[in-house]
Order: sequence, then C-alpha cells, then structure tokens
Amino acid sequence: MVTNSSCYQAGAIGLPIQTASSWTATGCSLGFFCPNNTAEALPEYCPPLPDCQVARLSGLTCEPQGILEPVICTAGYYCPKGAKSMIKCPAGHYCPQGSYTPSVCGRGARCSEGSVQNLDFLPLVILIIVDLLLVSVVVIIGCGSRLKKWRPRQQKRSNRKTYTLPGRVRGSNYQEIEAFRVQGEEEADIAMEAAFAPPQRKRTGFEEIMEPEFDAEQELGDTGKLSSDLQLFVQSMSKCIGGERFGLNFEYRDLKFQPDKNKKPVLSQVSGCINSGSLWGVMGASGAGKSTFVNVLMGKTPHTGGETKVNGVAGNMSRFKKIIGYVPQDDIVLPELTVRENILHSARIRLPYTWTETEIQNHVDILIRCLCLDHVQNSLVGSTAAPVISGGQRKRVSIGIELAASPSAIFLDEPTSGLDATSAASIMTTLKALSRLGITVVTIIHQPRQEIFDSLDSLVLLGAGRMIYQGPQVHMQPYFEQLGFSFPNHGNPADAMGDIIAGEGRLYKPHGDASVQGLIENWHDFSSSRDQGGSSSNISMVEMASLNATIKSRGARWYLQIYFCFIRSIIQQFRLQESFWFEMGTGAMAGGLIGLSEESQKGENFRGIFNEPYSLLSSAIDYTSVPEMALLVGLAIGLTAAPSGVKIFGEEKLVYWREAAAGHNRFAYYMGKVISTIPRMVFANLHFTTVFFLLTTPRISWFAAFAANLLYFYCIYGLASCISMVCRRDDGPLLAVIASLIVGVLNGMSPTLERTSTWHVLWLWRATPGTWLAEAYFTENLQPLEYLYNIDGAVTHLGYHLGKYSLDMWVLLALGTVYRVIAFGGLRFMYRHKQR
Ligand SMILES: Nc1ncnc2c1ncn2[C@@H]1O[C@H](COP(=O)(O)OP(=O)(O)OP(=O)(O)O)[C@@H](O)[C@H]1O
Repeated sequence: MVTNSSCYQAGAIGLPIQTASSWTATGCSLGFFCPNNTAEALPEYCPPLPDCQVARLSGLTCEPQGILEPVICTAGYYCPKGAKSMIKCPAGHYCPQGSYTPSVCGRGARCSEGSVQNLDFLPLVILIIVDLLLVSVVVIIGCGSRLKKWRPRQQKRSNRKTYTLPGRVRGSNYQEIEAFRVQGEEEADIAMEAAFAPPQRKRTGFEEIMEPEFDAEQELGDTGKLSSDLQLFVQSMSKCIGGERFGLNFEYRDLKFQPDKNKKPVLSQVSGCINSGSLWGVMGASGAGKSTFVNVLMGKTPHTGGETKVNGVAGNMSRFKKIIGYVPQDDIVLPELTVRENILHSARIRLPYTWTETEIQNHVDILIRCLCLDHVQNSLVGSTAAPVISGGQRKRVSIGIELAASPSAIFLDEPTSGLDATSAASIMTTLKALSRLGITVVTIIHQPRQEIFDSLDSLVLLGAGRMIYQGPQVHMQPYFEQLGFSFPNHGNPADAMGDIIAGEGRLYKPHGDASVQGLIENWHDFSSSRDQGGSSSNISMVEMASLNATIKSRGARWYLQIYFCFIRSIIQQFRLQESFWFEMGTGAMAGGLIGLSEESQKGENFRGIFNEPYSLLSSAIDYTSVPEMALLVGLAIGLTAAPSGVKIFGEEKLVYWREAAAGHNRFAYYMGKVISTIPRMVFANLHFTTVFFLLTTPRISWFAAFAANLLYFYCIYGLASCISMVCRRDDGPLLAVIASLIVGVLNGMSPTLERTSTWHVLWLWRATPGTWLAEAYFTENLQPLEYLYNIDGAVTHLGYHLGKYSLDMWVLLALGTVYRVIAFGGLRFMYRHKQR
C-alpha cells in the first residue's frame, strides 16, 4: 500500500512521485536498495529539501528524503538484488558507487574491506622488471663491447711484456708461457720464434700501388704481384662483377642540360669520353656546371639533349646506378654507427643477393684494410660537430660505403675539400689506387694543391657549361701555352689554370683573347680536328649481357633489406640511449601528472542520469570527465612521442637520399625505420599507461587503455614523421608537438561532435586520432555503467558512438598508417624533386 506519509515524515516539501513501475519481485533497480519497500509499500520519490537539492546539484548524494525513497548504493558497499541494506565490499574486491556486486581486484592489488577502487600494482611491478631487464641488457651489451675492445689491447700489452724463462726463451705472453710449460722447451721455442718474429706491417694495396716503381698496367695484368689485401679486394670485386673487367667507359656527345625554367642551358655541346683505368679530375669555376656534368653522366639527372653511352651502349643511364658509386661532398654517414657498421650495411644491401654473410664480412674486412681503417673500424664515426674519427677517416668511410658495393665506377664531389694536406694526399692516393684496379674514378676538384693535381691522370675542364679542355693532365699546360698563356715557372700550374678557366686569363696572356668564351671556341676547333682524349672502348654483346646480369644480381632481397635497416635503426637507438630513456621518463612523468589531476575522482569519472524510473534521484551530471581524461592522455602522448618521432625520421633525409640514389630499396628503408620504432613505442607507452592508470584507476581495463594509447603513440609517431618531411630539422620537434596538440584537442569534447556535425565539419574531427581515442575511452568507461545510468543521454549530448571500441582501434591503426604513407610519399616526392 502506497503511503504519502513517507515524504512528510522526512519533512520534504511537495508530493511524492510513485516509482512503482521499477518495483519487481526482487526489489528495486540494480545499483539501488530500497530498505522499507515491499509489494505493498512501493518506492517513492520525494522532492528534496534545500540542503539535499544543493548536494545533488553539486554531484553528491544526500540522505533519502523519505523512507520509501530508493537509495543509491554508496561507494565501498554493494547492494545485491532484493537487498534491504548495503553490504560492505569484501577484501580482495572493490565497489564503486552503485555496485550491485563486488568487482574482483587485480592480482597485484591490495584491496582491503570497503575498497572503492582497484589499485592494481601488478603493471607497476611488470614495468619495474622490464626496466631492470632493459638496464641489464644495456649494461651487458656495454660490457661486452668494452671487453671486445679491451681484449686486443690487453693482448697487445701482454705481448709487450718480457718474461725470463729457462733456456733461450725470452719475451712472451701468458698463453705462450703456458704453452711452453705444457709442450716442453723445444716445442715452446718454436712457438716463441713464431710469436716473436717482428710484426710485419702489411703494406696496403694503395701504398703498394703508389710506390715509384709500381707499374700499374703490368700489375693489374698480373694480380700475383699485388699486395695481399689488394689481391683479395680484386678477387672479391671480380667475383662481384662476374669477370676481371671492372670499369665503365662513358662516352658523351653534344651533351646538353637545360632545365625547363632556364633560358640558357646549364650544360651544352659537351663531348668526349671517360675511360676506366685512370683518375679523372673535373674542374671549373664555381657555377661552371661540374656537378651537373657529373650528375648527368651518372644518370642522376636526365640530360635534355645529346647522347651518352656506357661501354658503347646508349640508353637510360640510371639503370647503372647499382654499379656506380657517388661520394657526396658532405660525408653523409651515420654518426651513431661504427666505421665498420656503416660500410657493412652498404655491403649487405648492395652486394649480390647470392653472397653469404661470411663472404660479405670478408669483403668488408679486406676493404677496411685497403682503406687503412682497420685500426678505427670499431670506433663510432661521430658527427662533424662531435667527431670521433678524423676528417680524413670520415671521408674514407664515405668512400668505403660506396666501394663496399664493388662499383664499376665511382664519382666523388670534392673529396679533399676541408682536409689537411696529409689527409687530402692520402685520399688521392686511395683514389689513384682504385683507378688502377680498373674502376672508373671521376672526381670534382677545386683549386687542388700541387701534389693533388699531379696525382690526377686526366682532366675535364668546364667553363660556362661548355668544354674547355679534356685530356691527360700532363698535356694541359702545353695546350694552354700553345694558346698563348704563359704559366709561372715555379708555381702550381693548377692555380694558373684555375685562374684562366675562371675568366682571369688576362693575368697569363696580356695580349690576345683570354676569355672563357675564347677558350671554349678554341677547344671546339681543336677537338674537331683530333680525337677527343681517347675513345671509349666498347665491349662485346656477351660482355654487355654479363654486365646486365651483374646489375640484376645486385642488391639484397627487399625483405632482407627491411631486416638490415631495422637492425641498423635499433643499433642507432641503442647508441642514442639518452633519448630513449628521456622518452621513457617523459612518458612516466606525463602519466603521473595526468594521473594526479584525475586522482581525486577515485575512478568515478562519469555521472549520468539514473535509468528510469529513478532519473529524478540523479545528481548533477558529469559527461565530460571521460573525454577530458582522453584529451589529457592525447596531449601527454603528443608531448612524449612527437619530438622522438621527428628525431627518428627527420634527421636522416640526406642518408635516405644518398641510399636511394645508390639503389637501396626505399620502401625497405622506411619499413625498417617504422618497425624499429615499435619497441620504443611499446616501452614508452608502458611507462605512461602504468603510472597514469595507477593514479587514475578508470573503469576501462588496463589492456584496453594500453592498446588505445599504443595506437595513439603510433599515430603521433606517424604525424611526426610527416612533419619532419616538410619542415627544417631545427623546427621539426616544435612543429610536431604543436601538430600533436592540435590533433589531441580536436577530440570531440569541446566543441562536442554533436555540435561540429551541425557546423558540417564533423569530418575534420573524425580525421583526427584524438576523437577516436576519446571514443574508445568513452565506450570502455561508460559501458560498464549502462545498468545504472542512461548512457544514451551522454551519447546524444556528445555525439560519440558507443560499443565501437574495435572500430576505434582499427581507425587509429589506419590513421597512423596513413600518416606514414603520406610521410613516405613526401620523402619520395622530395627525392624526385631534389634530383630535378
Ligand atoms: N636543375 C637546375 N635547375 C636550374 N638551374 C640549375 C639546375 N642545376 C644547376 N643549375 C644551375 O647551373 C649552374 C651550374 O651548376 P653546378 O652545380 O653544376 O655548378 P658547379 O660547377 O658544380 O658549381 P660549384 O662548384 O659552385 O658547386 C648553376 O648556376 C646552377 O644554379
């Protein structure tokens, strides 16, 4: 029997409203208990007293306003169906407000009786274990590499020690003394003699070649006379080339390059040929067209007129890019890798796919010895700002990266600029030796010193994009003298020549025409009347077929290239540990700060209108705490991941361009990078989510939050890689952070998605990962409360979809992938644009 007296008994003003329809045989609705109700005394809502009204408007619950009013089960208690009173939450469980059954706490949680939230420490324990493992791995690898370096040093030191032993054995290392003891005096003597034979320093191939008595032609014909390193290198090369003939012969006739926008050609009427077996120098004043000439010859820049032939065969030059090496002026090497690692990566990617790892390692060993880099092979290359090896050694590494691919021709852009005299001479010695191996070596050179100039065999002199001279270096001076120029008796002829071709010829020819234009015309007349510095030696069809087969066989399979790029990137990240640990620290700190701001809510981050018929009992609604939490998560991940994403993708554009031009698989490079960021994202996310979760204790499960956050990390890394493609290196981190803040803020909290749809810009919000992250959080935090609150009201108000967690995850994955595709497309576009 319903009685109105219940309200008056409580002193409330107004008439009671029957909520009888909610009454079932089992009692009142889930999450409530109705202490005084029976089938005869049905639940009633009594208008609240002012104090209670204030409390409800503040989002708090208040005392029941009548004895028949249903009571929401308070936090720390649960109210099973039909219960007449609340039951305290048992130990090992937690009971937020409105619980009808206690929820089991996590395995790592310590939930005492009456707990309101699941404070699970298990993820924190896992995080600590993971960190300890990571630190151990770092320490073990660090010790391992130190030991690797320390052992040979120790070996050397112990070799130097002198021990006095019976008999005539003197001076040994510990092992040898042991050998002496074990094997007996006579046997040990033999061992000692071998051990103490004065160390024969191997002369490198290049030293051997540059000996005055060295007869290159003869020695190349008879490899038996070459030094052992060089012999091995020749063998290795010939295995790669598929024969003894390494070099490419370039022939060009009336070569022209005129960009679309230029009124005048950059290069015109350039004819001649460059044969293998000698060291060529391309010289000319600044802007004379040297780089353009070399780029056209290599096939990097397509010529707009004339004809080029390689080994007598005309066609697209770029098909030879796998067997042509190009050493840029700036040493584009990876500073975090060692000398050996830089060269080895190139060898693994560019040598024939049929080569085994042992063969590749042997090839690299020989090459490193030939380049005199064996003593620094395990040293980091370092950057120009913080060098570890010398400038000359860096240049050798840069050359080694190209030689590792056993190229048939190698082009170098000012390989001696910025080097001291000794290093420059040494580089030229190296190049000369390479040319003697039969490799075609062409180098752009600026104002060479006398000894460098003397080491050149042949010259190509350009002026205003036209040919001024091409032929043997020793014939250059007589040629100009015959034109009326007089060279100083004791100066460097290269200096005088440099002045003449730069338009300062008047200094050396006071009378008559000394202009560049005159020189061009003279050469034109001269070359028309004679053979232009030798003719290109054509090769037979069989040799050409073999060359084509060689080109086809070059390069590791694409999936192996992905693997090699992945490994290289992991090594780089390992060497840049500070940045890794900084990201982990930032993740944990951001998780902690957000967690602290949400901690006071004790996991109660949604309050809606109670399901009918108890809607009148509802306190103030809170629809925005969940999207607000997602917003903070998005911003925190943006701050953590964006700078790292830029650093990983943006600092190596030059390396990418160099490798792409050398025929590396561009997709493999990018994929290797992308995959290598996954462990980093997982660890950073583990730090962020664990700390954030521990303080916030939201209703979303730890795994669901981890997955959503991880995919958001994936999106931010992708976005950062896009940013790094379009902006300057220095601006990258800041712009990436700004972009990640924007996509984080556009998450549908304010303005709501509902509102944006009325503005017809919902698509913009739906195109940002922030919205999908917020929707995932919304779904996972609200769905468990569907029995208690009218969730549809929140859905209608905000515009998120409910129950679409999987879809949200897929969309986040897709968005992150789209960002990467855009970044990769941008990288390719910029590469093409750069080539033009
Ligand atoms: N793709 C291009 N579009 C327009 N102009 C170009 C292009 N390539 C080269 N040039 C112009 O052609 C001229 C020759 O350029 P190039 O780089 O070949 O000269 P260089 O002799 O190598 O000069 P430097 O010694 O200063 O490097 C320059 O004035 C350059 O601006």
